[in-house]
Amino acid sequence: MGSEALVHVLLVSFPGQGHVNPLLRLGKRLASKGLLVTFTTPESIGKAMRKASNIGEELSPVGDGFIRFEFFEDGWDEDETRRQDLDQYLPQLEKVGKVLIPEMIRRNAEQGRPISCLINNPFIPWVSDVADSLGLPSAMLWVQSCACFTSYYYYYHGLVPFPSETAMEIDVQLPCMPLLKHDEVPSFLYPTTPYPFLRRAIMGQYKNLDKPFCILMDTFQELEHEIIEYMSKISPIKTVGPLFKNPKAPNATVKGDFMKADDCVGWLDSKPASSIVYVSFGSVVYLKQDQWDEIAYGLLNSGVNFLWVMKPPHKDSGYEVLKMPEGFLEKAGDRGKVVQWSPQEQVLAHPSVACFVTHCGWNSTMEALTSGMPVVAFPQWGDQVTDAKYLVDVFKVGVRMCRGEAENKLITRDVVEQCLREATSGPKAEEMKQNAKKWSAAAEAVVAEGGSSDRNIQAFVDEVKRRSLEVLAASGKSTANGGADLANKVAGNGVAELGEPKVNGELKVVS
Ligand SMILES: O=c1cc(-c2ccc(O)cc2)oc2cc(O[C@@H]3O[C@H](CO)[C@@H](O)[C@H](O)[C@H]3O)cc(O)c12
Ligand SMILES: O=c1ccn([C@@H]2O[C@H](COP(=O)(O)OP(=O)(O)O)[C@@H](O)[C@H]2O)c(=O)[nH]1
Repeated sequence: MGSEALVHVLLVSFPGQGHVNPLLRLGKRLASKGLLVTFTTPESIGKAMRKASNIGEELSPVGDGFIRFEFFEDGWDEDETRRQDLDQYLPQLEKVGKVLIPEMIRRNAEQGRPISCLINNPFIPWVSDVADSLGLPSAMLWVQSCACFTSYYYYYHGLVPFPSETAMEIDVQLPCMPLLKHDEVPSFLYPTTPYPFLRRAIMGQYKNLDKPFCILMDTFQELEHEIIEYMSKISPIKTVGPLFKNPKAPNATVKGDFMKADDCVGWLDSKPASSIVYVSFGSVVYLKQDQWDEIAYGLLNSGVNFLWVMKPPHKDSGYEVLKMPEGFLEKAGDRGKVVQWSPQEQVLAHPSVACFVTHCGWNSTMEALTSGMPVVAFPQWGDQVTDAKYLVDVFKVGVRMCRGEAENKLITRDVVEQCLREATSGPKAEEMKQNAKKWSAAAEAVVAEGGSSDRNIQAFVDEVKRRSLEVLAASGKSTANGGADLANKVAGNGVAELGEPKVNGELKVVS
């Protein structure tokens, strides 16, 4: 079957690594079920993705379908520093996206690939407005846990008291969730958060929550059973995680890394089973030098092997470039390896790795659980503090190393060493490993054919197909020229476009 005959969905991503990864993984899952998927995000990131990963101009086959990429200009110069300021960048993305995404949709229709559905991730809620204005259905991929989704939902609607300026230290009880201590609530909701722009970015999504016909989530039934059931009654959520498992297309090589991963698999291979601690704080968190030093000494003193990701800070982030303590690399010798970016999925699946010191971003959390990997939780902000609570107290696969940036406490080398020992040897380590394996097995089962996440993806694909017929029917013509009809509709009003007399005289329709 040619790709032209497939139902076509457009995925629009916020240009952050923690957003691109899950949306691209969703794209691969949808493609493997026989859809044509176009993935788009601003060209600033498109450029990095093309350089770091194997994505080209052409269509990549994935399972029964295909995935392709198109990028759009965000209207700013390549070296514009305002991209680091979300309060400026998000409105800019909205302004240009509202023009360029409809143009992209029209171009695709003209080329015989009419788009039937738009899917976005948080921070760019206007994508649903674009869909609405074109008479297209839209869906949203929530890229955090259902527990965090619920916390933000209750905050947005003012359903329970959250920490406030007058009552900073109140705990929060939400239905079907453990009591969250004041510092376990997603930290963008604290009155004192240094990132109010991230709270605004998330709340923007809630303002538009009635627009998408479906909210897909990268979590799964067993993992957050009660809260998923509860929220399903309030919101049209469908769990489709863990998205990074795709049993129908396990060999699909399309990836969305912004940086080329350093080669470290050979080094992992050379080490004994369960002997390495993997340390990474994701793509955005950046620690202070004194904390970095304590972690370095903790790693040295604990005697473990380690693979440590030390990513360079973004040039406009204002962060100082971190340094390893004097003599650290020499002392570590072949016991340790430091990289700028790792192939994390492969690392977490490697038998030499014993545990993961993580900032508890939701992608890292899902990847660890699905790989059967115990964690040492080192959350900093946002959903990370809530994820850490769940990893330690609910999923029972983790040791807690800190409570978050808001605590403003230096975690000393002794604490680091103690946590590493606890997570790698002795009864607690064994218990966590068993629990992690249980989650990994549950994750395999939900994505396998007939599992809950697989069924939800299939139901979503079926619904998109059903709605695509409606979209074509609404355009009033047969499916054969549906593409051209949509092209006209997207142009604003088809007549206006044709109404412009063309200079070359080919088309002179004046209404
Ligand atoms: O691209 C991003 C840029 C920024 C940012 C931009 C400017 C700043 O001064 C501080 C942060 O925050 C981000 C936060 C993000 O949150 C991350 O988003 C994941 C998915 O929601 C969570 O699970 C993780 O815990 C969380 O770190 C993701 C980003 O791409 C960004
Ligand atoms: O060295 C690294 C560090 C991170 N990641 C990936 O980057 C994403 C980070 O997302 P997460 O939600 O964990 O954190 P964020 O970067 O958004 O804070 C995850 O998919 C990781 O697998 C990676 O591939 N290599």
